[in-house]
Amino acid sequence: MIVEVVMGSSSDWAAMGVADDLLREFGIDHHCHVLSAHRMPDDMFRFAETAWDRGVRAIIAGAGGAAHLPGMLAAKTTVPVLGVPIPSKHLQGVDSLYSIVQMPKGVPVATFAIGAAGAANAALFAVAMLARENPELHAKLQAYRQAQTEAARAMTKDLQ
Ligand SMILES: Nc1c(C(=O)O)ncn1[C@@H]1O[C@H](COP(=O)(O)O)[C@@H](O)[C@H]1O
Repeated sequence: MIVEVVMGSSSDWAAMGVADDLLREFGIDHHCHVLSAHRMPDDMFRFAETAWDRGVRAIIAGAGGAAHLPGMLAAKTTVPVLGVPIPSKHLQGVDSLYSIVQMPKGVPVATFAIGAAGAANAALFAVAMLARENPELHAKLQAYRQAQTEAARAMTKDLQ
């Protein structure tokens, strides 16, 4: 897989499924699965340790609450990790955001917005990373942006 999409629990799918949809729309070879630093530490280590040699170009990792998954993956691989804070029940995902974004210097996780918007942007960011070497993908990304601009321009008529 060129992009791996991982999440701490199947309960994260409401947000993370949006990343899956977008990667599918752009035709990116990817795989979505549950992987938890807390509940499956050995699996998580194995996954991270082999990621580079498996040719993975980006890992999109979603987690909620004490969201250690993205950071622990980043600690174990040099493949870029894109972290998505999942909305949590009691703290609405602010806990997830802080857990993911406040990495110590030297172990970066690119951190996105809380929830589905963050998952979408992580997928689009991965597409942008891949587009430099893939002109067809770049054209698709530009078309996506253009369609978004046209949709936004058309919104004014809804204001009555
Ligand atoms: N943050 C983590 C990790 C981790 O970081 O390893 N593993 C699971 N979780 C999170 O726990 C929340 C509740 O999970 P359950 O709904 O399964 O109880 C989920 O948002 C998941 O990402």
